[in-house]
Amino acid sequence: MSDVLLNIKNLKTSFRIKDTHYAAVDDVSLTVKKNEVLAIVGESGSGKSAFAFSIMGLHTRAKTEGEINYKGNNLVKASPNQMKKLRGNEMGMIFQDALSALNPLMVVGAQIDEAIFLHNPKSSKSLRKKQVINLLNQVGIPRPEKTYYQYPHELSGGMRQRIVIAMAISNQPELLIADEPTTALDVTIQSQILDLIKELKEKIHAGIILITHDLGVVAEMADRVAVMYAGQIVEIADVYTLMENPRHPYTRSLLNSIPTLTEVKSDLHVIQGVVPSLQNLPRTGCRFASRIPWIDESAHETSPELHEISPGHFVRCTCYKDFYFPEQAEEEHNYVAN
Ligand SMILES: Nc1ncnc2c1ncn2[C@@H]1O[C@H](COP(=O)(O)OP(=O)(O)OP(=O)(O)O)[C@@H](O)[C@H]1O
Repeated sequence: MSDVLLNIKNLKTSFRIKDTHYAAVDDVSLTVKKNEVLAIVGESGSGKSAFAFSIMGLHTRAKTEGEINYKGNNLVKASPNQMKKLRGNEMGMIFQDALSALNPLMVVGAQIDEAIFLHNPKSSKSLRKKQVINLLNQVGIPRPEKTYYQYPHELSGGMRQRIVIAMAISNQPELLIADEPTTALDVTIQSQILDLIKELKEKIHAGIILITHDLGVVAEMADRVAVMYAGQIVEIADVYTLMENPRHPYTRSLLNSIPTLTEVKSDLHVIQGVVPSLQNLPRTGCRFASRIPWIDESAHETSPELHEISPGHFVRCTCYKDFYFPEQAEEEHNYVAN
């Protein structure tokens, strides 16, 4: 039996702005295996959440094309009802913004209870209560019996995030998408939550998509990493290869902007410019080209593709061959200064 849980092919998600559709996710193809953590990294606005929402069928006004193959079904074609059955059951999502993911008018215990009941309508109330308390314990809530009866506004941001996580894992999903799950949490709670996600992977062999800005979390958690820029995957590899031998200039710049304790750098590298807005995304050529203006145009492909440069290591656009670091970072610095 194949260990591929999710097989995404040429996924494109577009938002309509005025009369035009703009793709926030453009031609994304990747797989997620059982028992693996695939991290998705990239700057704000690169399309990570739009990608996650497409998998969960949560976009209400976007056009989604391509294939999201899950257990023999293409979820792009699934009905809202089919998606509703999968969501919260086989597929869980931890949202970035805990407050908006919770109902302000319901005590949190009842919200987790509802998530269990929705997919297990025959379960008894007393059993569900035990399950909720157990989940609250698992996510590190100190007095679960009391917290059960509290409203979201009575809890701190970190506590609310843990409630959202408890809801997402309440039915032991086979696929879990965690969109910046620990951003609002302090480091001790962060490591508890990450351990919990790891446990889910190990115990039920869940496939996990972990969206994060934190490359330290990536190094600790991920089996493979996909780097997203301007709606596209620009590099994908196993975590070791990606960290040790990044090839796309964007990945290299991202990694080079992390401070280290062992290396003294006078200046941290900053990637000049920002991810272009949806309406201003270049639709042809290498999308990163405008941020590395010292690389000659001829080094970029007209229609950049993902090239497998070693087994399992894919890089978009052949411009990586002309990118040398850090010498060119200096050139970049001079270029900007002039
Ligand atoms: N509902 C929407 N309508 C129009 N544009 C949208 C919508 N949702 C997202 N976008 C645009 O799509 C692009 C990708 O946004 P997305 O939220 O997926 O980025 P992200 O990488 O998840 O960023 P962050 O790390 O800040 O969450 C951005 O340009 C954003 O403005």
